[in-house]
Amino acid sequence: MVRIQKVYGCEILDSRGNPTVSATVQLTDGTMGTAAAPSGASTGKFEAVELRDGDDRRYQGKGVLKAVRNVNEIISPALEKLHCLTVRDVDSLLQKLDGTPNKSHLGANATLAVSLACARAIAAHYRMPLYRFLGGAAAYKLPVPMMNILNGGAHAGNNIDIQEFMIVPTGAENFKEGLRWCSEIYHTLGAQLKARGLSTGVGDEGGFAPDLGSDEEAIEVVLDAVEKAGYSGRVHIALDAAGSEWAVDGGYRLPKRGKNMDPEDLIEYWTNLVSKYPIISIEDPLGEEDFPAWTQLTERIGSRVQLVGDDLFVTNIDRLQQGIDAGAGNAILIKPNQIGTLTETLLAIDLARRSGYNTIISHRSGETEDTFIADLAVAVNAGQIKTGAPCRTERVAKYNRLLRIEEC
Ligand SMILES: C=C(OP(=O)(O)O)C(=O)O
Ligand SMILES: [Mg+2]
Repeated sequence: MVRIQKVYGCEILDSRGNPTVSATVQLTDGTMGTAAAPSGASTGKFEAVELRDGDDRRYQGKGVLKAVRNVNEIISPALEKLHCLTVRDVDSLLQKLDGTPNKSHLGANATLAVSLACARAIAAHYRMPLYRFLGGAAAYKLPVPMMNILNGGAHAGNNIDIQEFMIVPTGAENFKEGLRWCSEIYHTLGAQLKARGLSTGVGDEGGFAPDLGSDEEAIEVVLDAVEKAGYSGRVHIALDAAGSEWAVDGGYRLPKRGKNMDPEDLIEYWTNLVSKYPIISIEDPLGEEDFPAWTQLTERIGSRVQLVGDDLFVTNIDRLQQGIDAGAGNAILIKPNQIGTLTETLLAIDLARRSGYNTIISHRSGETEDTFIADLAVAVNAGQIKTGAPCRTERVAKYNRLLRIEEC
């Protein structure tokens, strides 16, 4: 029976020019699979630990040599002894080897790269496309893109507090058409900003990052581009507030505007915003520890709008269960590196499904050319994917993978 021959780890660069972990798994029949860990900027407090060297001067302490060493010296010898070849067994061994609740021993960057590389190698061994191997006969649905075209918050150096202004082609016939609409709107927005003498520089995920009069003006600028491109009524708006970044001492402070708000003000703010604009989804409208306010907001607008827990749930079934019990939110953002293995990621998706929560597969603001999440979105029929603007290759790679899956 085929087994794991060796796992090789190495340090590569992500889209911000920071190092990250890449792993290659080789099977005894020579089949190989490679994957890389992405990295966040507005990271949740409850995410699994991304192991960084810290005490080393290389890359200002952001190196991942310790995590790579963990792949080569701890994970590889242990996996070589594994007698079965399923992702579940590999991931359960990774969890056991790590032995902590948050992957702080081996690093979630090390475990995730190995876990995803294993899945790729096994899929290749069975000569199956990754999405088909992961999802089996049930995998059929291409996700609707939630395309981030205007950036603020921690992802941009402008004066906007909301992190992501996304367009969602709800009226498109298929993935290819929706992606085309989004790309046309993105270019229309760029031309409009240029015509107004505003910056067309981009943020970490490729969305434009101009200074504007207010966050509401940012929504209007995006809606204007939707209209000029000819897609009004067929494209809606989604926001990622990344509200945990605003949380201070039981309240909120919008850092760029220097504005203080308490949870009630913020609930009122979102309620008004969704009445005024065609917003269908808000991610992290409130902080990662503010379950009571999340519950209140969900009671207020949860029947009209998708309320997505990113930092709130961190792809973690215990955090998600806490949210389900509290009636907080109605959707979960799925980022595999928040939890550190593919199996735990699939468990979070499964729990969300069984609890009536929507699922959105997501990239990180620091990405690589790895397209694993595109296959994952189709494999689990997630319905939605968040993978940035169509102008940075690490994001385009995911869109192109989805186009190819849809075509073939
Ligand atoms: C993709 C996101 O950003 P980051 O990777 O910086 O957490 C997000 O907050 O949804
Ligand atoms: Mg987010």
